[in-house]
Amino acid sequence: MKHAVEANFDGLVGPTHNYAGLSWGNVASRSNVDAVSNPREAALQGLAKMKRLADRGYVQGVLPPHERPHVQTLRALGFEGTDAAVLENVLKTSPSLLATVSSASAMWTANAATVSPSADTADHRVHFTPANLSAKFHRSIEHRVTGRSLKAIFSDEGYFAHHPALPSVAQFGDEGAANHTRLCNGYGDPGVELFVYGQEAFNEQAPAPGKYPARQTLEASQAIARLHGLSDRHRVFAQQNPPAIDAGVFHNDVIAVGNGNTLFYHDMAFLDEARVLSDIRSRLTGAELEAVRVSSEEVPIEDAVASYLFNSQLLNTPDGMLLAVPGECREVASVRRYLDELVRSGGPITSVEVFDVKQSMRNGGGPACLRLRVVLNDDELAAMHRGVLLTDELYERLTIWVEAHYRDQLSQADLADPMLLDEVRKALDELTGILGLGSIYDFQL
Ligand SMILES: NCCC[C@H](NC(=O)CCC(=O)O)C(=O)O
Repeated sequence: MKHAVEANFDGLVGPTHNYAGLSWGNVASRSNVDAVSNPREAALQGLAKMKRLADRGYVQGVLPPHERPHVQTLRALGFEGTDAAVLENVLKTSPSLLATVSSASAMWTANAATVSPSADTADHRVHFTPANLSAKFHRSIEHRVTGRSLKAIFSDEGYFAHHPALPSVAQFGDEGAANHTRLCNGYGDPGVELFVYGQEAFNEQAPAPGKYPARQTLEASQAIARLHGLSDRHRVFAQQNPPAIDAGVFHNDVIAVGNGNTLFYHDMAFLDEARVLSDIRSRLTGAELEAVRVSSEEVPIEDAVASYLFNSQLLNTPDGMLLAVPGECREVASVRRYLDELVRSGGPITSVEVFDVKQSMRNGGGPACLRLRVVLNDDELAAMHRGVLLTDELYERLTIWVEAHYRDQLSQADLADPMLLDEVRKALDELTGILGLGSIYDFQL
């Protein structure tokens, strides 16, 4: 076994972070529609989370925000003229369309891609597939730039394999690592990758949610597992419980999180819980599965969704696991009670820490949504582009950069301001310099 670490790559919140209510099925996104956002605070909250974890010794990376508003998408939809004219016209024709091309949603990097560590894959390389995010138009325009960023960071083909996103249609809807978790003994040991899907695309008889969309299909999950070269002993497919989706659980990471040999989940997470657990148990080697199950009596599903209890990061510490939860967990009585008992229970989770990511939470993105996990062995860590790894110096530079370029309030009407687009491009051009990424944005190519 090679020594490996779990690196977390957080999405740096972009300068157009706003509340447009774009995600039907995501309760927070809908309930904060038209609220005035604070992009500067959002980015600083994200950086503070990264810094705290880096200070604790975790390998912490940064993924850059995307260019928004994305004028190129508007041009592909027939808007013409200067960039300012395009923005003016789209505002007149369809303010909703302007909102969709302005979202800073690339911050939720748990949706950026699915990543399979080299200990699991047939060719022993780390495999990446950017998620097509085809369920929502505003997110479906992310994968090309996400792919460029990942290739720029993990460029050595001897260690890293990159696949294009799956076909962008509902039947292959793929939401990336938000529906993927890995159970293992040590990070460098062969593991079991759990792919959770909301619906089968090619089987109309199969169970499906009735109210809200299922964003991930079985067919997409199977395709990713094939592309990544995961044999049967490294993969398990599980259907999300349709009533959970209808209660606002639009990704599995709103109702379950795994780390090492531990799966922390709500009793409503899976359609066939017993089979999921036995499929994992029969494949996991070197360790026994620790299933930490939260019952609906302890935490009703509505409270799990309101608090984002499960959208937490579950991290190894020298003595047990740390659950890094959003501040909202302290505001929901059942969850507060549950967490107090959890750390006293003698189970694998021995500490809880609270992180304030409220700006992101109002759009339905908690601590876990904001990060993409990449397990890397020592050789792979040495081979990647290290300019995106958070050091004290990079943290300082990024904080100064945010303070120089970000607005402290943004409303829907501000999105058409041509000055905003100029500000964004200037900021991002500087950022690719700070991170040493070369040209990744359309306006740089
Ligand atoms: N993993 C968390 C993703 C949250 C994201 N929210 C949004 O896109 C809301 C954007 C808005 O409503 O302005 C989503 O639903 O995909």
